[in-house]
Amino acid sequence: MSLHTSRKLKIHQPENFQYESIPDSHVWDDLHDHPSVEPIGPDAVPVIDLNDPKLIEKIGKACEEWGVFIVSNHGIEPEVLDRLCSQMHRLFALPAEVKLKVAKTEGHDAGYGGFPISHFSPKFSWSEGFAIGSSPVDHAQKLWPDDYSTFCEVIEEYKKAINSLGCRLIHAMLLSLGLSEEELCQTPVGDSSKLKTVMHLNSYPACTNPDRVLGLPPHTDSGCVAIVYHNGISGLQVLRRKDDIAPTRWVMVPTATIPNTFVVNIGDLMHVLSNGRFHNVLHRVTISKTNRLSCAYFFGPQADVKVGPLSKLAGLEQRPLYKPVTWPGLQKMRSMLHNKALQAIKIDSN
Ligand SMILES: C=C1C[C@]23C[C@@]1(O)CC[C@H]2[C@@]12CCC[C@@](C)(C(=O)O1)[C@H]2[C@@H]3C(=O)O
Ligand SMILES: O=C(O)CCC(=O)C(=O)O
Ligand SMILES: [Fe+2]
Repeated sequence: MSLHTSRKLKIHQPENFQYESIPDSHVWDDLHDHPSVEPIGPDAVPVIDLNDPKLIEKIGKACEEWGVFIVSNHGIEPEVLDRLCSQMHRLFALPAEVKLKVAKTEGHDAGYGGFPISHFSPKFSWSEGFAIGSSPVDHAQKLWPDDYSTFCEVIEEYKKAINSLGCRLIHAMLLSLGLSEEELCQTPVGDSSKLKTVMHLNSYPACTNPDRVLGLPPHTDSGCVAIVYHNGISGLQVLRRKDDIAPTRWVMVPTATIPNTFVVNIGDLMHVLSNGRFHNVLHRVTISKTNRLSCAYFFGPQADVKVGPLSKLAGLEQRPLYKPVTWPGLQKMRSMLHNKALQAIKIDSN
């Protein structure tokens, strides 16, 4: 594969990861725009125990103040996660030419390669991705013609578990906004049978010079909620804006020290739905000297459903801040306007 082709697809050739010195194409100049800090004291990322009697209140506070939290006591069996992790190892360990058999093609979300945000990046990310849409079967058959069923079974098992966790979390978030059980079913994401989900597997290879590269550039997720499984290696950072405590800083999400947890991110559509109350967190992934694997599971409304501020939140006292938009509509706007997309659907205050 020529470098030109790989640049066009924004696929990061795995052999690059073997380099002793990092190619200029992967060196980021603005990595230290803000200091990176540890998650302690007022910068401690909230940890939410799903069995907490004050769950609703705590989830609401975390979504408003942080837009990210760690969820513990989620009820998903560790074996399910171990099986997912070993299939991710198996996938990313395949030779480049095999993975390229399932490379993403124009207009299709699923497959191996880069991700939409990489088209805005001046540099390559130190990562590989694999997106799974409604079914992994077609791609798995191409990757492992003689044994594709194990991969598919593990993915389906994980999807079932994570879908149910996602529904519990979205439910709690909507209740925290003051909706009744009946009202939340009427929202674009309150009915679990009407959600669209996408699973994105990420591999961040170890790097000899991790301070010069980035696994994923700063971004917000476009959907409502993303639940991130990780293999216990740190790397994810969230931006905290200047406040009374400190200047703007990147806070490391403590994935290494709190085992058996998921990270939950609030995305753009949840920010819109909550009429700006929930914070769509800006985050990035840094690299270390250890391989990191993660699986981000994105929840949003079905493609044709428009999301606007909940009428209960955008009433007489608080005007609606955004015009309604569909998930693909917002993704299209992001592909043109990058991080100015939400600005484009903002309702003018004049
Ligand atoms: C549903 C999706 C969310 C995502 C685009 C995608 O179709 C699959 C990849 C996802 C991802 C992962 C890395 C960051 C991100 C912004 C990107 O470019 O690709 C997200 C996308 C998103 O949130 O829109
Ligand atoms: O790898 C991670 O921890 C986060 C991944 C992420 O932000 C994404 O896939 O959108
Ligand atoms: Fe993300």
